[in-house]
Amino acid sequence: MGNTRANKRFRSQEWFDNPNNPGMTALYIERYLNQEYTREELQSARPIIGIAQTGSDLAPCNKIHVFLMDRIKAGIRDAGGIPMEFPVHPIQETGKRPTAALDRNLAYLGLVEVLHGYPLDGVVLTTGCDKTTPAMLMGAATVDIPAITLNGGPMLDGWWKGKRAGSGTVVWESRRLLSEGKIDYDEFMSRVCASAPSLGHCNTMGTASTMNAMAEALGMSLTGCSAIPAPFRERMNMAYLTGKRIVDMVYEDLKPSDILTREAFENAIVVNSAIGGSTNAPPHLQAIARHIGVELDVTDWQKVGFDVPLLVNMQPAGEYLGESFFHAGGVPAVMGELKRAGRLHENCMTVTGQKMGQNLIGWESRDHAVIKTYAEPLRPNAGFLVLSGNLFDSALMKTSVISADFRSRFLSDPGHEGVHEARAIVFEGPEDYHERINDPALAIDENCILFIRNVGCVGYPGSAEVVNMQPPDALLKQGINHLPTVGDGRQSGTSESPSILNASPESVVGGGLAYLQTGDRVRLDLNAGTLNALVEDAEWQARKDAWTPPVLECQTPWEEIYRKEVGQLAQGGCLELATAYQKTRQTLPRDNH
Ligand SMILES: CC(C)(O)[C@@H](O)C(=O)O
Repeated sequence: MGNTRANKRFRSQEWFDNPNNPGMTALYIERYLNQEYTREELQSARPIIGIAQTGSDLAPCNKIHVFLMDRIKAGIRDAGGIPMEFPVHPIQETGKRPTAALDRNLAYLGLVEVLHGYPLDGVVLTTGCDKTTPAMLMGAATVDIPAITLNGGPMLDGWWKGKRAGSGTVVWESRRLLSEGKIDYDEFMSRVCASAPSLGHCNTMGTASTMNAMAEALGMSLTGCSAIPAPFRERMNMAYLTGKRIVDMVYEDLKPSDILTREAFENAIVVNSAIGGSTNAPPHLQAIARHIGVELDVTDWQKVGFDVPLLVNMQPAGEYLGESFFHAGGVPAVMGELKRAGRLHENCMTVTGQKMGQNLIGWESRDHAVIKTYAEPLRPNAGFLVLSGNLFDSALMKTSVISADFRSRFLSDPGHEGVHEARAIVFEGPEDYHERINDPALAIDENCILFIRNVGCVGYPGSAEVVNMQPPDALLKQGINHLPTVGDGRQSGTSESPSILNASPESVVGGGLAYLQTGDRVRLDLNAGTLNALVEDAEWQARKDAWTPPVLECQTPWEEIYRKEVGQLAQGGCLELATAYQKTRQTLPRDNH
């Protein structure tokens, strides 16, 4: 990769310095002069760098970027570029109804239009909250101009009465205690609020930290970027360095398509297992892969990632939170351990301009309580199982979070380890679940599996994090904290629930879950990787024949557009038509007057 700055003509010059069309050049340039730019600099043949601002009052997980902006811009200026910040549609996982997942594809569309339609030569993608990272990477993949991610970093560690209180994880634990009557509402609220002590995204290995680790593992952020807590000075330094680096990337013409290869995605899958990452990573990585044009299949998560051990001792799979993870070396330390074990493709190009293997030289765990070695991990086989059967073509199970207690109760019948027959309890959505979970008529006992449907991409819409359903209060009081749960939605990356989720195709488009009834026997065989309703074929077919798709009410125009265009979680939950737009890469839009 050369680093010459000579004889470069950038795409922004087609706007600001096009001798073939002085009328348009003048029109484009004049209105940018009424703010911080001069005609001289806009016509100086220097790269113009967009900064996609995902932070706002509505997007608190990314709000830190409002304060990092000066450092990003300083880095761009010092490297000889010209920064232009622009807003991104807010995507706040904990704020947006009905789901932030619905808005991932909307923010993606908006980003594509900005990157394609404005005079930008490269872009800094600010990320943080769950969906912001895939939305930004999907957009950059479609347009394929030089791009680099900068996340805002996790919050500082939360503490409650001398114990770590991790984002999300403390909610699931405390709601159990509330249901059991062990704490009151005020204590419940105080415990949960204690988990958010500063600016930043989730301090657990939830979906936010997972997706930023994925960006780093893919080679799309500078080495060591993702784990730096939001308020640390290293975060400001990283913002500056990221701003500097994108300018060189533009001169080098180092694009997402040079970085996001099949091998890079395999590295990300391996890292996801080692960090105990979120079950939201598969649909997001699938979506990024499809937008860049790389073949990836949901079954690759098991093939490539299942036998990778859990190295990171961080909630929800472990004990610690983001500050300890950072001090132990963060993602490059994990990748350093994986590299030494021969589990990484070292030759993948990255935004540093170096191969991944070079980036990782000298990196290893600095604290073995938090990041284990490959030889002595927290547990073996930490990847996802990919199940199939008559209820769905594919669904995922995250095994790294399953407690010893749950394993012994459900998954270890002597001689039949991993096989479990149970009675199905079916809920039509979260409202139905909340209304009926404590209904004695359901007679839910420890030999039940809880199902939830109508909560996938088309059904919800957007696919909701509702599969991690809590057992009824009566079972909790007996000390049964978990039942297996199954659904066509997702679950929080911060949950330690033994769920089978992301079931595809979803019930509202005719997936097998649609035909299940409360009281059916189901058989879960983790060795064979199957979950089946034990219903006679003729009866199953009769239910299929009698089924009609539910009428789905849309509350906004975007919901209607989304429902028409979206695919299934196993395929990334993408706007299907958008995955074919590699064809417009490197093309210029027409003039607007
Ligand atoms: C904690 C949340 C909101 O559920 C999400 O951020 C995740 O980790 O999946």
